[in-house]
Amino acid sequence: MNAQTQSSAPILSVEHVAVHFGGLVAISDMSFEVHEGELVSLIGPNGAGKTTAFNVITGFQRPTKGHVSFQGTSLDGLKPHEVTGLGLVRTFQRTSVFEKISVFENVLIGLHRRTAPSLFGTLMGLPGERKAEAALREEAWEILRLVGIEHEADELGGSLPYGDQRLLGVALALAADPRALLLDEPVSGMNASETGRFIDLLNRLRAKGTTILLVEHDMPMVMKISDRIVVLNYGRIIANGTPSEIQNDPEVIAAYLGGGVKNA
Ligand SMILES: Nc1ncnc2c1ncn2[C@@H]1O[C@H](COP(=O)(O)OP(=O)(O)OP(=O)(O)O)[C@@H](O)[C@H]1O
Repeated sequence: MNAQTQSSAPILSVEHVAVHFGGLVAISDMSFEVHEGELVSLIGPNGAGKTTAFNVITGFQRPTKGHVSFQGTSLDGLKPHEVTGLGLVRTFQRTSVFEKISVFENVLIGLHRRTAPSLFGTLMGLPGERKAEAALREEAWEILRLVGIEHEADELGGSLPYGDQRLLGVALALAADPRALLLDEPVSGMNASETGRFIDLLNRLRAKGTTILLVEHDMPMVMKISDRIVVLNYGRIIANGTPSEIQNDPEVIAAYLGGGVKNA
């Protein structure tokens, strides 16, 4: 992140968000910002409130208090698909690809959801629709190449190895044309080489200027790739800083039971 990015208006603002489940306070008073082009990681021990925070930001969970805005637009009361429509797109912990169709068709369906050419026009083979369809197919190839699974374009979604299914999940998110990507534990369950490929992908996305908010338990990865890290503990932000600031923060070290976030 450069100084210019830091001084720009935030693309995502979370202001004084609280979430109560009956008597349980999952998030107490959470405020943080993400700037354009930043990669920010949200970390914390199990049950700290990370997934709940993602759910609030993406419209899956109404906050008890507080507000979220994206590119200056309030997300209060918006449904998940409306949040996606504004360009704030998430992936899920569990893979959510279409298993019985090809990898290429998976991405094409994702693109069609965004800019569906009229079915009538497509069936009639109208020239404008044919052009639009050709452009979508080219875009699908671009996304597959970016994610690095173009060689598996003809495989069924459900037949891919686990790591590649998760990459396909990111391809589907990219098909929604995100201005910011929210990734929920993207490398959980991946082996070391799959995680390495995922880090390469994150670096390619950052090089394109994609803003990324990440929830992840893999601390070596978080420390390596994050511009900034927000640490939650018992629903409260206890630190917000660069990887080296976070690794040396006494409250963060204590929250991770003295082991330090480096090796958590
Ligand atoms: N729908 C719900 N109803 C009641 N309690 C919930 C609900 N969702 C989450 N919680 C509780 O809120 C707290 C925060 O949970 P959350 O899943 O957000 O934590 P997390 O940091 O994502 O944890 P993990 O790293 O284990 O995924 C936990 O105490 C959890 O049990």
